[in-house]
Amino acid sequence: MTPAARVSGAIDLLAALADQPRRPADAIAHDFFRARRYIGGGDRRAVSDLAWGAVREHARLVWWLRRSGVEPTPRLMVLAHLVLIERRAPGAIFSGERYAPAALTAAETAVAEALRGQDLLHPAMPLAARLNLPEWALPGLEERFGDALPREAEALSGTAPLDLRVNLLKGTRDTALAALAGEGILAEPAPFSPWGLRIAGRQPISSAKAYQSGLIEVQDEGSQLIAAVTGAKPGMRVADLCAGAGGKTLALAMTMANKGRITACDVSAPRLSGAARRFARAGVDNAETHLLEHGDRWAKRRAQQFDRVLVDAPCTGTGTWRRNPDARHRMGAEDLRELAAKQHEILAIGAELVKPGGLLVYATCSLLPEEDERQVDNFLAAHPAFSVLPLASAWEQAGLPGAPPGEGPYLVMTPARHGTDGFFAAVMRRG
Ligand SMILES: C[S@@+](CC[C@H](N)C(=O)[O-])C[C@H]1O[C@@H](n2cnc3c(N)ncnc32)[C@H](O)[C@@H]1O
Repeated sequence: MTPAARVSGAIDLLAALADQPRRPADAIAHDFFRARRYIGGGDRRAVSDLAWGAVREHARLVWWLRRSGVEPTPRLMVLAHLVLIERRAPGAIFSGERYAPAALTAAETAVAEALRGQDLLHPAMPLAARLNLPEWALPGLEERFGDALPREAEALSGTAPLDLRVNLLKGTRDTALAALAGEGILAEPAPFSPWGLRIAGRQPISSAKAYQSGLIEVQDEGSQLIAAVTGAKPGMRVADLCAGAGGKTLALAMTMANKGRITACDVSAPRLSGAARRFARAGVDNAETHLLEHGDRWAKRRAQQFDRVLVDAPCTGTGTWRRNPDARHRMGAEDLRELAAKQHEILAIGAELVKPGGLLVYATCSLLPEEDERQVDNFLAAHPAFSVLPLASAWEQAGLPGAPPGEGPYLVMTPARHGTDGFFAAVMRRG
């Protein structure tokens, strides 16, 4: 593809995202490229990089376009990205020639002129756009980070490393490192997770033998630590109530050395089917799946039967913006309200399942206190049988090495402080 054709591709990809505003961008991109198999690997990366660049800088580019008197469209977003960020002259790209985007109109040329030579950050930009954050999440993130917000916002706008979890059911961290090195993939131990590896840059991990054999799983280190502090041990009865495609179930099965029983529940049948396939690849044979349906009595019939219950709740995903930059603008204040209500409900169901002396772990991949500490406060106020097991104690009781990341009562992982996605987890014990 010519450079101009790549720009055309990026405009088309952004238009596909705009047509399906509630759908995750990676799923849309997957379909987009599948329908255009003629776009080869290098071109695909170039098209994606340009489109994701515009998605990542959404708030700032929109501010600039509106200041120039136009409403953002996919074409204008790409134009603004090229001029403001890549500092390219758009005239030669928007040429109207074969495969290139249509020639700039007079109004678009005026916008490009207005943006030319400008710094991306402007003194008149409001805080949300300056920090590249959506307005709806700003109050919560200010509350979470205070003075550290600019640093964390910058980290949330960055790219994420590739984190792997070594599957101790299949080998050790050293055997995994050696297996990866044998295929030219250089990894290093992750700082906190005893089973974590980190890889900088892009690596074709899914074709690696270590991955195909189930020796490694792709999992952010923060996510690994949520499973770790759950402290699931061999022989226990464990419920993973929002198991999705089973990322944390797999890690729980590993800390249980495949002994005892885990039930992985979810309301999504396709996700649970994905989980079952992953169990097989990872050599996990102590996990079953259960699809939660409307009016399901599964939880009622198992009151107080579980040693560990993990509620990895559906959330706004503010902690995952490095990997899902589109989620900033796909979610809004109304989603936050709805999800907070749902989290409250699921947590109450999870609580019923916990045995006396057992642990309930509430986790999100959001950094908003409304989905995190405030959920825990509300829960504890309504469930006096439960109390917080502080992170340091949960860490020690789970037999994890070294000190936990942070001194507060909860596990709070952030991109700037820990190099992970943003995660929250509270461990609570039923007395
Ligand atoms: C954060 S994701 C789980 C990720 C998963 N635990 C992992 O580690 O890969 C949240 C999950 O909650 C599920 N969910 C939504 N509403 C639910 C409900 N009422 N009960 C149980 N699960 C629910 C969603 O389908 C989604 O898979």
